[in-house]
Amino acid sequence: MYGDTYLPPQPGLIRIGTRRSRLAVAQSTQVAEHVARETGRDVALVTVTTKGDISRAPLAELGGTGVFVSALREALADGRCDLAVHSYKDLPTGPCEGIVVGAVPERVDPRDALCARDGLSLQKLPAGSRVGTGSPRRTAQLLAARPDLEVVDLRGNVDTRLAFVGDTLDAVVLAAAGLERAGSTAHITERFALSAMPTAPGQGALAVEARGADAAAGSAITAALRALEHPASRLTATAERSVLATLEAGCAAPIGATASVDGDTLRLHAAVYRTDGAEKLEVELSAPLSVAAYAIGTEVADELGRRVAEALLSLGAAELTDLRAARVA
Ligand SMILES: NCc1[nH]cc(CCC(=O)O)c1CC(=O)O
Repeated sequence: MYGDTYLPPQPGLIRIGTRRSRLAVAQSTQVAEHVARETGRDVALVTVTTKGDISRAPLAELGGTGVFVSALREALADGRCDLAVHSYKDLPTGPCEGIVVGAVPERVDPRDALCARDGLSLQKLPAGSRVGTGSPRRTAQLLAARPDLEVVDLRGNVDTRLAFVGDTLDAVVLAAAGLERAGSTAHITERFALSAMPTAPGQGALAVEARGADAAAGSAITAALRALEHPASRLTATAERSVLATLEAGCAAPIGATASVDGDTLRLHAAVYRTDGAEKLEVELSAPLSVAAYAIGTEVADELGRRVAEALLSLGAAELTDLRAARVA
């Protein structure tokens, strides 16, 4: 599809599928280097073009949730690659037949970052400043903190968005993780505290997908997945995503969720916003992590996410905002 290169399977070679954006290639390269170092295998990147990368049509028209994901999953299912690297926050919450999240590598900074002209912070931006974001959650959080700002709708990859700063916009808000992976942290003028601005479920984490059969077998793929797996990162991302799944939320619903592992406690804070930032609902709950639960799986994290989501619903989350909003940000 779209002229992607085909690399046939070879014994001992692990082929890692990635989108072609600078950010995607940067994060997949880091995964590939980790796998090569830990397993001693040859590793190659296979780039896959997704509809979301080549079309200028509104993403909702392309199929909304998952436009960046489905082409990579097809490559994995068809045997054109052996692992596929996704930004976890871009992955739809539903299961995918025959494919599993085989590893969640160590998560990087989940915070949102302000990239403003002249080194300005959010509080120091002059009244009426124009701030770019395509995310309803970020819009609500910005307006809650600074109702005098003008939030301007913005799409495109990290470099495209940064290029607007100084000229047409006073600032943009981006994931610190993306800027870190792309080597662009010099643009960051402030990182927002997670307690005030919980971010997209899974932000800063990667999901490494594999064919279910490979993940189960004692193969080179299993060894690679084991080397990549970071249990605390899987737990926090799982708890956050369980909120989304329980709310049956679209990928652009104005919802923030932030989990952390604090000793043997898993904490989860989630907030649902009215898009104008004037109202929000928040819930924070925690669950004990027994050593056994930590080792065997993510049931505790799933359950904590469900409890937080149910608490949000009972407070009126579905009435406050459009939980089904599916425009990708
Ligand atoms: N919305 C698109 C998207 N998907 C993943 C990242 C990078 C951050 C991450 O890996 O979580 C970004 C850019 C952004 O939100 O600024």
